Amino acid sequence: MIAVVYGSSTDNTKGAASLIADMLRAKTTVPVDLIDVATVKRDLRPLLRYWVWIIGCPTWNIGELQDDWYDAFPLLDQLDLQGTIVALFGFGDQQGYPDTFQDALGILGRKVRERGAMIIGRWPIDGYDFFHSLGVEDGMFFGLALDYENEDEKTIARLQAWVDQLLSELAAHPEGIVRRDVSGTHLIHP
Ligand SMILES: Cc1cc2nc3c(=O)[nH]c(=O)nc-3n(C[C@H](O)[C@H](O)[C@H](O)COP(=O)(O)O)c2cc1C
Repeated sequence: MIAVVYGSSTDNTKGAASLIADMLRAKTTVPVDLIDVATVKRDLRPLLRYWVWIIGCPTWNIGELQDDWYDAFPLLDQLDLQGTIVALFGFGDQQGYPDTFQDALGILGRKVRERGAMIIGRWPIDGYDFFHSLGVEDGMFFGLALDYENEDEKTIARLQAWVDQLLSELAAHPEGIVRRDVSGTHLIHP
């Protein structure tokens, strides 16, 4: 099972999360649940039943997590994410906040990796224009970087390409699928 877990203050991330869930449902037989992190931010343990987490978090308040993810963040330290596959996406404003563009991707990405998760869905920085980001490591974003303020016309194409990338990366990790779902390796149909 896949969880698309998002936090969103002005609904940009919420809309993208919904599109990602729809795209995954159209392309796989895996059940996909759409979860607002505000509904689980006092106890993240219900998320452990999902073998893939697709985390959506915009950067807010100059280099901070969105409010609900900010509240949930300390609880990640209580979770063992060995065997969990995590993909991240975020919204940011590269012209308005060029020194903290997409920092949330890196804050959450480093934390889930520290807890044992495997990260998929890294995204190239080519074509973006910013000075600094905690969301970048080894020349790649930790996940999909979206920008409503400056490049909203690119959002749909980026989402489609990223979802296809996720499905092919997931297909390359059948051991994760087998371990987490008795239905076996035929669940993913990229
Ligand atoms: C007060 C404020 C602070 C922000 N800080 C950042 C930031 O540090 N880095 C960034 O990339 N975007 C920043 N943004 C842009 C938001 O990430 C962007 O508006 C995003 O689309 C909001 O997503 P949401 O609608 O899902 O809450 C900021 C926006 C506001 C209004």
